[in-house]
Amino acid sequence: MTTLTAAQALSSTSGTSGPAALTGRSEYEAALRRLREASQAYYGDGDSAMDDASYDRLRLALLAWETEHPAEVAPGSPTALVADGAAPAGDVAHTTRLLSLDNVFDAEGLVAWGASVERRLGRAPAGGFTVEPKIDGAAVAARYRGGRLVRIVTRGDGSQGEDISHVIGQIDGLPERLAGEATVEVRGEVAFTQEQFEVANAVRVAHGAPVFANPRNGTAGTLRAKDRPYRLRMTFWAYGAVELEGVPFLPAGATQAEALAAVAAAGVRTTAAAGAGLHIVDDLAGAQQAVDAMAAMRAELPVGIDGVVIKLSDTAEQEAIGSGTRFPYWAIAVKLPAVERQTVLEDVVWEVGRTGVLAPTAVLAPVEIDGSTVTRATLHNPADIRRRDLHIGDTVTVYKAGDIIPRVQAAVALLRPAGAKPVPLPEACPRCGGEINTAQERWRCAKGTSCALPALIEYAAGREMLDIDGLGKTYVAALVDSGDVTDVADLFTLTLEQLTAASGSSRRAAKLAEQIEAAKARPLSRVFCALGVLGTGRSMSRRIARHFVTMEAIRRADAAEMQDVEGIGPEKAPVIVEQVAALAPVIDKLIAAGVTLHEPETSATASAGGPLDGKVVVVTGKMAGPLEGFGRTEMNALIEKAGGRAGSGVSARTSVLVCAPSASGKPSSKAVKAAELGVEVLTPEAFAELVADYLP
Ligand SMILES: NC(=O)c1ccc[n+]([C@@H]2O[C@H](COP(=O)([O-])OP(=O)(O)OC[C@H]3O[C@@H](n4cnc5c(N)ncnc54)[C@H](O)[C@@H]3O)[C@@H](O)[C@H]2O)c1
Ligand SMILES: [Zn+2]
Repeated sequence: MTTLTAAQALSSTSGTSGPAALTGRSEYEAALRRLREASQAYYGDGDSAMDDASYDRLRLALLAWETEHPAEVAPGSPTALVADGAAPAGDVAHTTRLLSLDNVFDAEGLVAWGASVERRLGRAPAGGFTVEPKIDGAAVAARYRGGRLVRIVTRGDGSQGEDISHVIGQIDGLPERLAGEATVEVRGEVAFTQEQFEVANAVRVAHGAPVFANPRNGTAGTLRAKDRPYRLRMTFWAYGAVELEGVPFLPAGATQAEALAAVAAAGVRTTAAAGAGLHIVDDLAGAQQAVDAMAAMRAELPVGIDGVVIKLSDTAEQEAIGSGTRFPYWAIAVKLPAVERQTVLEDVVWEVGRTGVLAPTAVLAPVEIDGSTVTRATLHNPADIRRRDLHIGDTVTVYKAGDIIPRVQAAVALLRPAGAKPVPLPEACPRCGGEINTAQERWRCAKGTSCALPALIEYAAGREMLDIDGLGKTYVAALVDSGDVTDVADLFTLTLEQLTAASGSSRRAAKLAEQIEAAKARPLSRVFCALGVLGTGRSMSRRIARHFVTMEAIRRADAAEMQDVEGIGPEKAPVIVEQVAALAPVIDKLIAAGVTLHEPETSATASAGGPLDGKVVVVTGKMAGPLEGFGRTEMNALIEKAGGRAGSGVSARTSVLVCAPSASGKPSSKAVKAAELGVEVLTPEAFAELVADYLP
């Protein structure tokens, strides 16, 4: 029934919370109850007490137990049913059953599926595989008669679905008329694109309705809603076509890709047009490559995907293999890590931005999402916090994908602790204690820019930054009050008259002018630090300046490149990039004033002329040989000593990848990327030889 062993089931979702292996019948039954409860809530009003990752883990534990105790499987166990038997069935019979998909979570799982295919077919499949994105929405069947869209039906329990024809005309990619007169049922996924989701939530808010917890919940609710005073646009992507009323549609023997092409030619959007492409591959190694490629594109796609689907290309082979009660045996979904998890909102802190805007940040109980631990997430503004009805102590859904800054979507009302209080809003400016201007949705300090300015200028003039010795608190206050200094760059264009007015003496003014002139020659690390970019103190500014060498290079860096700087992770990188972009006018003024925006080579511990001079080195896997036991910190220090820079991800800028051959013989994803980009790959032993002079 399943291609998973118990051990695989429990190891494959590492990083997600949930039960460990079920140890006995009563645990099994308790887990069954929890699963049923969650799925009923999920397919009912969508407000489940479990996030998908935890739910999937619970399901896997159940499956693993059932696989090992086939005689004790509960009658009607949800694990064998489409939608776990919890979706409303409706009264429209499907033409042929509309099934779910079996899941695997990694390359090993895909190989195991390949073995099950060969076993069922009695030989290796000859027609190859088709690889499509797995759109994260709701499955529907759309029936066209004579080229006209006549009915849309939900998946339901797989045999019967609900008639949702009231949404005809609301779905992009599913036209009311086809290009020709075809009679056919197209099957596919309806979802909000990211853009449609933003619009949908804005419309909801305008109508006083709560925002959707996520695009998939929103889609399911919108498809079933009949009496809303507003309509929301969604999008359809077909992944198959079946014959309707005996009228032939596809040529005999059409492959999966040909079927999709025929659907597209008729005017319906298919999964091939979801931005991730459609790959036709000979074998599972090729399929795995396509999976990796789609996974890498995930954050940029116009619609959310939660996996990649691999199907036998040849329809005769599909038929030969057939289907189970829940899913076809000829297709498999490789699930991608969840981009949405539930965690607890512990606090909300307020920071005052450069322009005086009060920005709330959610402090969260640490949770792993999409490969990194998230502890903070953005919130928009007070009105938005109230709209989402967030309370301190709420369990909230948090969304993060790729480089996107994590954001809080919604509270799970079901899990609100008794006595929880709505998130408190500030009554005074958290920085200067002054009045708050609440006229707009984004609250600001009534002092605006000047709330932050005196502190920022004093900081910039400090010893470790621009080192303008005579510029103390009183003069700074005078310069800010007179409006002569509106940002750090203005310091460099002050006239003697302005300085005299501020300091009260032409002699002091001349001295200040001299110091300001000298400050123009400070190295980039200090000037950058003086800009006061959040999260970049002195040592971080030094690392950034050494890494990029010029201000131009810092400005050009995207979030991925920013992460190459030691100590900057996926949470911080986009924030820094965004702030640097916002500082563009100030940086332009610095350039115009002739300030040094360059980092001299001398400051680094790096030895010029070392074997890694100018090279970016990425390290992965366990070190061996002379480097045995070297952790990340030791390796980074070694690389810097030998003149190189340590990077975190393999990119076109990487010069060398140090990589131990994996125990399983399967290359790591970094090694694959390096091979694709033509980056030099060295074993730890070869690398140790290269930097032998620098080994401790
Ligand atoms: N949080 C909860 O309490 C809770 C409860 C129940 C279910 N769930 C979640 O719902 C999901 C299970 O739902 P499911 O049965 O729809 O399975 P699924 O979402 O894992 O996959 C099956 C579906 O994928 C869709 N699909 C998208 N792209 C496709 C493509 N290119 N080709 C073929 N099919 C494609 C089809 O609609 C198909 O029915 C799980 O992710 C689970 O976590 C969560
Ligand atoms: Zn203030």
